[in-house]
Amino acid sequence: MSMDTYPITVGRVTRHVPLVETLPGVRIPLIELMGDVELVNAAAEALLKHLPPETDYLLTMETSPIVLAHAMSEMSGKPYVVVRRRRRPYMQDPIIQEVQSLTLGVSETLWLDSRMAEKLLGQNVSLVVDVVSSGGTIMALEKVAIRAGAKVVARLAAFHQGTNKLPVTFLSEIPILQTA
Ligand SMILES: O=P(O)(O)OC[C@H]1O[C@H](OP(=O)(O)OP(=O)(O)O)[C@H](O)[C@@H]1O
Ligand SMILES: Nc1ncnc2[nH]cnc12
Repeated sequence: MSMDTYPITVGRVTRHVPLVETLPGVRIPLIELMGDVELVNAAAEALLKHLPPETDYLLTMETSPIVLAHAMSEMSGKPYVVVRRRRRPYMQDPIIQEVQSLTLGVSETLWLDSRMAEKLLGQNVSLVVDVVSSGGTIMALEKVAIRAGAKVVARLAAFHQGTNKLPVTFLSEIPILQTA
């Protein structure tokens, strides 16, 4: 293994992903699902084994996890909704939810158009993300689901890293490496 890559494995798919510095002295394996059909399909197949059958909707957010939720939707036949990370001009009365991502050191906002939120009202929703690190993003996603009137029945992530103790079902643990 090179000093600057880290091996990740999902099912029969292994990738040597770059180690990137997100904060001074902190490096993480960079999970990039977009553009990797084989890895996305392996993760989708494995996560679907944990999908509660009572799930009505998958709920994900921009950007990277969209491809995962799309693959899971195609394989399972369950529809999915995407929470946006930017306000779009056509949104009507959106749910606006602040998210603090400690890992990347930035705060962001999630937006869900009321036309999408209406689909989730009274539905059983499984959250789908690529990585849970600080947990800030998936917690904000859960708040969006609850504010839309949904019941969250599962929190599914391909990868987990860090010390958060959130009740998330994940496929693989990845490290946060201190280099300083
Ligand atoms: O648990 P947290 O500390 O909140 O970190 C996890 C989040 O970080 C990544 O998103 P990123 O900000 O890299 O955006 P992207 O999906 O647009 O690449 C990932 O897709 C999760 O959304
Ligand atoms: N390991 C990781 N790869 C991509 N985005 C992330 N956000 C938080 N941790 C991440």
